[in-house]
Amino acid sequence: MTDQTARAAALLAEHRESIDRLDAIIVFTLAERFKHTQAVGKLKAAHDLPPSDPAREAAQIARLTDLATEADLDPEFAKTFLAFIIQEVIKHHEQHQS
Ligand SMILES: O=C(O)C(=O)C[C@]1(C(=O)O)C=C[C@@H](O)C=C1
Repeated sequence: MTDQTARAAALLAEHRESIDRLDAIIVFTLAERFKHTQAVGKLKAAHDLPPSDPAREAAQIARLTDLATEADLDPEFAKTFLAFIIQEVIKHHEQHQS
């Protein structure tokens, strides 16, 4: 192994360590978010509120688009990611209501 490939391997390992830590943050953050949305789902079911709230979602998308742009993250990706999460939340809300 040349010095250059050894240096590249060390850099790759460092990046992967950071990626693993960030993936853990994502998992814990999502788990925390779902704890709150489960509580929201129970509240909505108890008070006969609809599972989805399009006005709230529009506000979230607008906010996330600004945040993503500021963070140098593709806003379309941020929107798709939020939509994916909310779709799952709405499924949970519907289960609370059935
Ligand atoms: O805020 C709510 O009313 C929720 O039910 C939570 C949530 C979300 O996951 O952020 C999910 C569904 C709604 O359409 C809007 C937002």
